[in-house]
Amino acid sequence: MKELVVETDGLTKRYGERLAVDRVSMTVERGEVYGFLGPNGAGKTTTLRMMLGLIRPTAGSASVLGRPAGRPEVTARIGALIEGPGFYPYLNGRDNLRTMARYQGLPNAEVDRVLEMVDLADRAKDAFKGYSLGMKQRLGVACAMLGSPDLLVLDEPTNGLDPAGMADMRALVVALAEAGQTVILSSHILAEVQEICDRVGVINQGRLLRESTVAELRGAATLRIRATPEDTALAVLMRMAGDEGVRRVGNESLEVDLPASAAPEVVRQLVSRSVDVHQVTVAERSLEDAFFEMTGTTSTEQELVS
Ligand SMILES: Nc1ncnc2c1ncn2[C@@H]1O[C@H](COP(=O)(O)OP(=O)(O)OP(=O)(O)O)[C@@H](O)[C@H]1O
Repeated sequence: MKELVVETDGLTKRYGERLAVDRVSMTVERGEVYGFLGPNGAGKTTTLRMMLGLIRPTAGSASVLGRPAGRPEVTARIGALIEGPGFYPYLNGRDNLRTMARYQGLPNAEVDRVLEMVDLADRAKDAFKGYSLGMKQRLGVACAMLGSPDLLVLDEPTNGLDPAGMADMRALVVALAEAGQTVILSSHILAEVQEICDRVGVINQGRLLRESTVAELRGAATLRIRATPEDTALAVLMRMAGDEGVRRVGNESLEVDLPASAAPEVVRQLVSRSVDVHQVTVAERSLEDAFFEMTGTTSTEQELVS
C-alpha cells in the first residue's frame, strides 16, 4: 500500500460567516506531484496553511507524515513556498540562503546543493534585488528544499511569472518529482496541472469536488471518425462499441467510445465493409473541460486561466 504523506479528514475552516474550507478529506501519497486545483478564493491556501499548522482548523483534522499537522517535528519535515518568501534585497542569493540554513542548523554545503538544484548556482553571488521574478521564485523553492524535506508545498509557484519563468518552474517541479520528491502544488492554471501532476484534487467554494489521477479526471479518450456512407459506418461502429458507444457529432462526424489503440482495427473494419474513411482523430478531454463539467461554470465566471 502507498504511504500517505498527507491525510485530511473533514478539514474545515470558517472565518465568521464565510466557510473557507468545507469538510475537505484528501490524501497525498509519497513520491507524487499532487495538484491542488481551484479558482481564486476556492480555499487552497487556507487548506495548505492548516496542513502546515499555520492556522487551526475549525473542525476536522490534518495529519502529515502520520502525525497531527502543526507539531514542530512535522513542520520541520515540510518545505513550503507560500505567499512569496521574505529575502533580504541587498544580500546575494547564496547569503540569503546561508542565513536561512544557519537558522535551521544546516551546513553551507546544503545551500550549494539546493542552488544547483534550482539552477541558480551561477547567479548565487548577485544581489537578490536584481533577480527576475522567476529567479526569486526559484530561490524560494531552493529555500524550501533546504534540509531535503519529505514534503514540498508550493502555493501558486508560477503566479506572476512570464511564460519562460513558468516553463522554468514547471521543469523544476518535474525534476524534483523525478528525484522522488513529494510535492503539493496549488494552481488555478489547469493546463499546468495537467502537464506536471500525477493526481489532482479539485476544490471549489471550499469543497473538494473530486480527487483522482489526471487521466481519470479527463475520462477516456474517444475516436472521431468521418466516413461515408455514414449509415454503414454507424452500423460497423455500433457493432464494435455498442449502440450507446457511438454518437453523431456535428454534421459529418461520429464519436466512438473506443481508445486510440483501437483506431487501426476500426479503420480495417470500415474498409472491409467498403466504407471510405476520410478522417480519424483521437478526441481527448482537457482537464479544463472536465473542471467546467464538474463545476458547471465558465472560465470567466471562475477566473480560471489556462
Ligand atoms: N484570514 C482570513 N479572514 C477572512 N477570510 C479569509 C481569510 N483567509 C482567507 N479568507 C477567505 O477564505 C476563502 C478562501 O481563501 P483562500 O485564500 O484559501 O483561497 P485560494 O483558493 O487560495 O485562492 P487564491 O488562489 O486567490 O489564493 C476566500 O473567500 C477568502 O476571502
